[in-house]
Amino acid sequence: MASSFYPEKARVPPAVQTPAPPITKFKIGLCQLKVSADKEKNILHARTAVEKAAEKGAKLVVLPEIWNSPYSNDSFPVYAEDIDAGFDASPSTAMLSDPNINWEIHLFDIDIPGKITFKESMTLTAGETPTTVDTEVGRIGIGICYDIRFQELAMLYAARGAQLICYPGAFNMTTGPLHWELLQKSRAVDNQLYVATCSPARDAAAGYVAWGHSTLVGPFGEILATTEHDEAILISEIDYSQIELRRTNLPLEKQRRGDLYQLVDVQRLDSE
Ligand SMILES: NC(=O)CC(=O)C(=O)O
Repeated sequence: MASSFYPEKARVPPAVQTPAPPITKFKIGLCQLKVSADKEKNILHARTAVEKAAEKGAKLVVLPEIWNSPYSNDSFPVYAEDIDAGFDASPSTAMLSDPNINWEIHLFDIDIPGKITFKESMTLTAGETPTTVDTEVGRIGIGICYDIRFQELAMLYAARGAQLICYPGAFNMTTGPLHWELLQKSRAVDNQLYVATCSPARDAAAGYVAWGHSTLVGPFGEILATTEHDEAILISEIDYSQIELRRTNLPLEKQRRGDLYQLVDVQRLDSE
């Protein structure tokens, strides 16, 4: 009987083979920052942290989710910036100078009575575009916080050739202890790539208390760097040869059953 096992058909369109980036071994900085109600102070604080991480050799620096504003539905509209109106109207964007702006694709609406109720959909609009950016240090997939729960997005980034997925994120005291590390390791192991997360530092007096624990996970699920909940600048090394090694050790890509299930990248399909 003819085999219906076509692993190359497990991704539609097929996976992209990315050329090696100019730099394949480098230091990453994860800046777990305290965020206050003072926006100007937050911007200065973030700038100083980026500079410190760069001084320590980081070629890529990750800031927390919502690093310029308290994490609350009351604050989001007040601290929001009109990026299209130029740098005067968007000081946070100006500080980052030439950023690829990325919006959370999946909005965080949670209701665990007595523990946590939060509805980002009250004030935020979901992003529409999965985003990868090509940099000197490789192709990077971007997800924001809640996006880490959606394996399909990470699979899609892996199929687009991402070597690293960065998730700025502010998990909370209910889900953080159980899910934060688990999700990071899962995304890394399932896709055999690096996962970096960066949280705000914990402020126990805030309305929304962040879990902290910014982390770098390697393609075998190994934790390469992590921290507790206080402010910290983590510097750790990424070496893309580890991705190749792990994909050779465990060739999941070649073992996928395209005849039984498929990942469809709707955006790529539409543009081809
Ligand atoms: N804050 C988030 O967006 C997500 C989160 O805390 C969770 O998924 O749990």
